[in-house]
Amino acid sequence: MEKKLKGVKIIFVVGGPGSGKGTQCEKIVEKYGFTHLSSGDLLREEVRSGSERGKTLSEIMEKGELVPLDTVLDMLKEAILAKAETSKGFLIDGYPREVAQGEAFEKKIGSPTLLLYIDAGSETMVERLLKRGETSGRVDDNEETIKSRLKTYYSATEPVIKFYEGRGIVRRINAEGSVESVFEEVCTHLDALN
Ligand SMILES: Nc1ncnc2c1ncn2[C@@H]1O[C@H](COP(=O)(O)OP(=O)(O)O)[C@@H](O)[C@H]1O
Ligand SMILES: Nc1ncnc2c1ncn2[C@H]1C[C@H](O)[C@@H](COP(=O)(O)OP(=O)(O)O)O1
Ligand SMILES: [Mg+2]
Repeated sequence: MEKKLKGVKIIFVVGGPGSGKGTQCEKIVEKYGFTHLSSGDLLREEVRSGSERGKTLSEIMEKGELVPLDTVLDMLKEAILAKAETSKGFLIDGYPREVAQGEAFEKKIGSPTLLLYIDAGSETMVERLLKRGETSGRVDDNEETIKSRLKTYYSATEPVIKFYEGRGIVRRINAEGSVESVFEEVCTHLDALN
């Protein structure tokens, strides 16, 4: 795996629910041509397939909790392998959501080049998620699940940022502004990569 990914950038995109990870990733793909892999999207695909495993995953997501580490890692690994030889870089959106996921990823896949920390306050995130919930059809975009997702974020995911800060790869983005202004900040960090 490490050989296959030589010279390929791995960018973790971490932030709370509704902070704008997916939105920024779409814009990054457009401008930089990276491959976007969202752990949430991969899980929702499995749910849509109607498999038994999908049903179990959906129940966990509806509670705002994290699905088992191995499930997400296997899905990501498969998706990365499929594009390893043609991709310039991978945006790993929504992963790691706990320190153990970061450690497992590095052991089985490789080390991140950069971590984009998409940082918005909880009020902003709740507001955006409730608005998204009007049309998203997602089982987790409702008031009760949002509360639980925020709790999960602050307890399990925020420590991930601390974990990588020591390595000097964390770039904090103020995600309170408009999509365009947030993207400008993202670009300064991505431009500095080359
Ligand atoms: N900078 C922003 N300002 C206002 N709304 C935003 C911004 N970024 C994202 N949104 C909206 O907030 C919601 C959550 O964004 P999304 O990219 O899905 O976040 P995440 O993937 O982090 O949950 C979406 O409805 C999106 O259109
Ligand atoms: N890396 C991961 N580990 C465990 N569970 C994950 C996961 N990524 C996603 N999930 C599960 C739990 C999340 O509450 C749910 C939705 O994830 P998501 O689509 O990344 O949310 P969002 O983009 O709104 O932050 O899926
Ligand atoms: Mg998302």
